[in-house]
Amino acid sequence: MPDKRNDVITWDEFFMRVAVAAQLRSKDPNTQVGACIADTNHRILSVGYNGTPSALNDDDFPWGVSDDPLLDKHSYVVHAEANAVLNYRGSLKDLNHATIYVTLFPCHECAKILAQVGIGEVVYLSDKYDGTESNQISKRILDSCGISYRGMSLQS
Ligand SMILES: Nc1nc(=O)n([C@H]2C[C@H](O)[C@@H](COP(=O)(O)O)O2)cc1CO
Ligand SMILES: [Zn+2]
Repeated sequence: MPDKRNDVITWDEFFMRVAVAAQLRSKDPNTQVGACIADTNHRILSVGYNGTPSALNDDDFPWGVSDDPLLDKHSYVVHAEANAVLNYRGSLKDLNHATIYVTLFPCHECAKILAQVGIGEVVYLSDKYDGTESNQISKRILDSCGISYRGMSLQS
């Protein structure tokens, strides 16, 4: 009888790799973000990445930034975390206490959404906007709502 494999990837690695796979679908030329929501039984509930609403033709909208909100991509993109919540086909109460794995720390708008659906933990790869206004507000929201967050890195 062969010995079983013991050097398998952890659940954290597994779900974060799913988030990394999701971000490969993003059309954003500057920042691609992926998110994967997993429940406390290690089941994947939903996945999302940053992109325009699916009914909208993303060739007809800007992918650059501009002082004019009409010409700025941020006006049209749904964030990865929001898409992961919106893509979930089950009952929203299942998201209670779930963990979201996200390749970039959530902004304050997504923090509100995650809090409102009862997400219990945020695990992130990058926090490249650490210290910005949105990032500070996000951390304040997560802290006040008792949502824990921690960074992780992937092995190779
Ligand atoms: N946590 C996040 N999830 C996201 O899906 N996004 C999206 C919105 C934009 O499409 C892109 C950020 O573009 P930029 O400002 O770095 O050029 O990433 C941004 C953040 C940052 O908080
Ligand atoms: Zn966001």
